[in-house]
Order: sequence, then structure tokens, then C-alpha cells
Amino acid sequence: MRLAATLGDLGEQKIIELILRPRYTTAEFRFGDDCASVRVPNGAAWLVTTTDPCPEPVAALIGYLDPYFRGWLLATINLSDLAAAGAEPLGLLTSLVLPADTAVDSFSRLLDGIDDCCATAGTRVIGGNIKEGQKWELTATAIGTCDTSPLSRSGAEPGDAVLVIGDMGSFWAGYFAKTRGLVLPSEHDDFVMANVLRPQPKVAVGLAMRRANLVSACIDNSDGLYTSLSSLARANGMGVRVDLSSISVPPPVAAVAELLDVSPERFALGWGDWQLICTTRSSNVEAVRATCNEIGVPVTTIGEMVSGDSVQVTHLGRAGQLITLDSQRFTPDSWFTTGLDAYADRLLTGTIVNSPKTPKE
Ligand SMILES: Nc1ncnc2c1ncn2[C@@H]1O[C@H](COP(=O)(O)OP(=O)(O)OP(=O)(O)O)[C@@H](O)[C@H]1O
Ligand SMILES: Cc1ncc(C[n+]2csc(CCOP(=O)(O)O)c2C)c(N)n1
Ligand SMILES: [Mg+2]
Repeated sequence: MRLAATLGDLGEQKIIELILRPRYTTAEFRFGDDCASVRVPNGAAWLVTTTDPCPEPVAALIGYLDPYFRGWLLATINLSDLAAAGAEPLGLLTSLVLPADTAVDSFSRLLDGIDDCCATAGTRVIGGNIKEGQKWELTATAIGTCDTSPLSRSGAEPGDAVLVIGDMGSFWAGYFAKTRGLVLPSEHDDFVMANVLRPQPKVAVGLAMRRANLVSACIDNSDGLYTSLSSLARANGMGVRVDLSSISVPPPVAAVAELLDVSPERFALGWGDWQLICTTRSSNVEAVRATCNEIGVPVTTIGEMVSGDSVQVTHLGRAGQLITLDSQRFTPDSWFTTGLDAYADRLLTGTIVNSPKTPKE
């Protein structure tokens, strides 16, 4: 019996789990991590690879039309997967489809954004392809190596702490500051716009985590906290318990939340900040914290791995399941389908915790 007629009937997660995973899993190949890693024949090292297209940057949607930011995002999306594997980047391949009437200056700005982001991650463009097309379609492939096993989405045990590496909430604070016309002191403005315009792939800290052998599982937070935590839970056959009151946001993010009269952890639920989410034995939490401090990246313990299969949260004294802020492709209720405004509205005012007793917040 056929499961479904179209990809849209399945949604991204089922396409991956029911079609791609059984087809591509082998005894030697671990399917399903942020990167695909293969052993170099006759060598000890792992070749770590990933490929992703660049969607319309939110930066462009809110008026930052400089192609520099599009190029930067293209590099971040791909290098962030290398970061989640703890890989050392070898280089980036870009496949650029552009209309013939694209100004050479725009093209140069695009390349500047890609190159500057690569440079912050200690790597560079090593090749790619350029083709004429009706509209901008940008894809990249990042390649890296690991001299020990790459970090994986699986490997966690019940009781492991769940940590977010990277600042939380900046992206949405920046988005709401711009779209709701807030006037911020310039240093706050710069801070909250950094992740909207130039989000950093956490390559150095991912590499340090693998080398120090500190984390049991790792995923990049490309799709938002709920989606990333449920992927982490699924990959480990476990649940995740999160206390949202443990989320602390930087002062400029807190200031935006105050101006909008919402609790700041709302901003941390969405995608955009490109953190790593790691699990670690509780005895290693301090060592992870020390390594992050050395590199200068903030880290927050948000919860722990538990038996079960769901993402349980407590927020303002209420316990339940974290709401699904869906970020899947091929589904009607995903933000890709319903649009950015609907996603932003749900972040700002929607129910956060689905509790059986109190369905409305
Ligand atoms: N066309 C495909 N063929 C083989 N494997 C695939 C294909 N598409 C996705 N996968 C694999 O499915 C797994 C899950 O992919 P997923 O898109 O969730 O990862 P990701 O690239 O880290 O996410 P994102 O797109 O949010 O950055 C990955 O291991 C990926 O290699
Ligand atoms: C500035 C900026 N930051 C973040 C985003 C959002 N975003 C970009 S890639 C991605 C993961 C999955 O996408 P895909 O399924 O295309 O791989 C998401 C959620 C954006 N549009 N603009
Ligand atoms: Mg990823």
C-alpha cells in the first residue's frame, strides 16, 4: 500500500524518515546527522560534507537588500552544519544561479558576503558553478574533516544536560525592533541586528567540543528550538525536558522584550540565531562552559534528556509540551507555507506551553 500520494502529504520529516533513511542507511554509513561523513579510504580521517540552498533572507524581507547579507547567510547555513559535526572546514563550493541582468556590483557584494563569512570560520570558497537563470537560486556545499569521530545528533543518555551554545533571542529581537519601529540605542541596535544580518556559524566552538570529547550529541539550531529539540529527541529515542526560565537573554534582547511587553524567552524559541544544541554528561557541564567562555561564546543549560519521546517544558510555573512552531518543508502549517508574519505573530503572542489542564495561556 502506498503511504501517501505526494510529498506534501508526508511533510519533510516523514520524507526523510520513511523514504530517505531506509534507502540510504547502511552498516557503514550513519544517515541523518547535520553532515554526511565518510571515512577517507585508507586514511584515519573523516570527510564531512553538507549541502543546503539559501532561502530568501529575512534581512531582505525587512529591507536590507544588499546581496552581501544573502551571501553571508548562504555560507552560514552550510558552515553551521560543519560546526554541528565539530569538523574543521576545508572549503565551500557555491552553485549560483543568477539572471543575466544582475549588476556586476551586486554579484561582487554577494561574493563579498560569502567570502567574509567563510573567513570568520577560517575557510574560503574553493570552487562552484555559475549559471544563468530566471531568478536568484543559491546553493552551497561545505566540506570539512575530522580526525576523530564527527559529532552526531545521537549519543545522548537520559540525564545528560542540554545546552545551547550561542546567544539566544537576538535574531527575533532585531526583527521585531525593525518591523515594530522601535528606537534603540545604537549599541543595542547593532547587537540585535548582528544575527539578522551576519549570523555566525559556530565552527570554532564545535571543533573545540569534538576535540575535548565533551559532548554526547550535537545538532545545529537551524529550524528553531522546538524543531531542533524534537530532532534531537528522535535521533536519541528519548525525550527532552526544558525549563524556559533558564533561558537568559543578553541585555539588548531583554530591552526589546520590555518595550514590546513580552517575556524575552519567546524570542529564543524561533530560528535565526544559528546556535549549536549539545548534550553532555552532567559531570562535563562545567568543562563545556569553560571551553565556551575561552572562545567567547555564551552557553546556557536549558534542560536535560529524559526517557520518553516528547519535548516537555515548564514556563512561568506551567508544565506541558512546547508548542510546535513548525519549520518543516512540504507541510501546510509550516512557516514556509504560512509565511513569516504568521510565524512572527505566533512567537510574539501565541501559546508557548500546551498544557492539558490550561490549553490557553
Ligand atoms: N536528497 C537526499 N538524499 C539523501 N539524504 C538526504 C537528502 N536530503 C536530506 N538527506 C539527509 O537527511 C538528513 C536530515 O536532513 P536535514 O535537512 O534535517 O538536515 P540539515 O541540512 O541539517 O537541516 P537544514 O536543512 O535545516 O539545514 C541529513 O542527514 C541529510 O543528509
Ligand atoms: C537572515 C535569515 N536567517 C534565517 C532564516 C531562516 N532560515 C534560513 S535557512 C533555514 C533552515 C532551513 O531552511 P531550508 O529548508 O531552506 O534548508 C532557516 C529557518 C532566514 N530566512 N533569513
Ligand atoms: Mg543542520
